[in-house]
Amino acid sequence: MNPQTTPKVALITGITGQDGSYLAEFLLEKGYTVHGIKRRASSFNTARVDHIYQDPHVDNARFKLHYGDLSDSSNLTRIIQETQPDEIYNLGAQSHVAVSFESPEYTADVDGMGTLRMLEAIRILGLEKKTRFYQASTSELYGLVQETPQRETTPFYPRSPYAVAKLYAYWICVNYREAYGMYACNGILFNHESPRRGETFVTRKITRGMANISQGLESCLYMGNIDALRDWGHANDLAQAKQHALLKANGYVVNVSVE
Ligand SMILES: C[C@H]1O[C@H](OP(=O)(O)OP(=O)(O)OC[C@H]2O[C@@H](n3cnc4c(=O)[nH]c(N)nc43)[C@H](O)[C@@H]2O)[C@@H](O)[C@@H](O)C1=O
Repeated sequence: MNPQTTPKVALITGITGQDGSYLAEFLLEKGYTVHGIKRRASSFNTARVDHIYQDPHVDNARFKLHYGDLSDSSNLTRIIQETQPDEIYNLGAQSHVAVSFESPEYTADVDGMGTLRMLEAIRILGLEKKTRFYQASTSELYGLVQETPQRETTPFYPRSPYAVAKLYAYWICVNYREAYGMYACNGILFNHESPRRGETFVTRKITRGMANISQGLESCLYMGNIDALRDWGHANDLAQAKQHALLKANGYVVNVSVE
């Protein structure tokens, strides 16, 4: 086959999440073959990607889901070996800041060590020169902000187990780039929302609460810190930013926000 017509192959961790689902749509539209890693659950957990699901028995299926977990290195290594991705987007995470205080060790394992496991798998399989790696870094790294606005050079000051785990992931990505010459980049994304946002995050908590109150199902909505300020990007726009960062940022770090 003419190499120019061979579709690029992407592997996405966290494909069943808000960001993974938008990125999968975006890459499929661009002609990629998209593989995603989903965790096993006894109830259905693929609602955000069901509309793009293709039965693997169909000829030329370009979308495939694999069971896996960021805490399982042999599983990750096997999936990367089987799929031979040109691009990996590491979006899988225990993504909830408040929950990270209740499950700090799990958060460190999945968000921090999980990133190391992916990078090690690429290295062990000898794919350093083929596979580009995008790490979902986060504005939570800035935590107690040291300057406003924040830039790529602003010092980090993480303020939650989630942010500390993501700090490890950020630096191990930098380290693998410098130590092994891998193409690994960090996209520092600020807050982003969509109708696919998880229902325990504040936007969906408010919209669900309002809907329930209007239906007479609840009488009151309890909020946490109502003085917090956040950027408000759309997750679909940021899907494009991720691919742009991976292809154009030459392996470095980019801040992405709408403000
Ligand atoms: C802020 C947040 O922003 C983005 O995430 P999102 O799309 O907005 O958040 P979400 O909760 O909708 O998706 C998280 C996904 O992740 C999966 N997930 C968890 N644990 C493992 C796990 O252990 N293995 C795999 N394969 N997937 C996992 C989990 O099943 C789900 O599909 C990322 O940058 C994210 O990195 C981030 O931190």
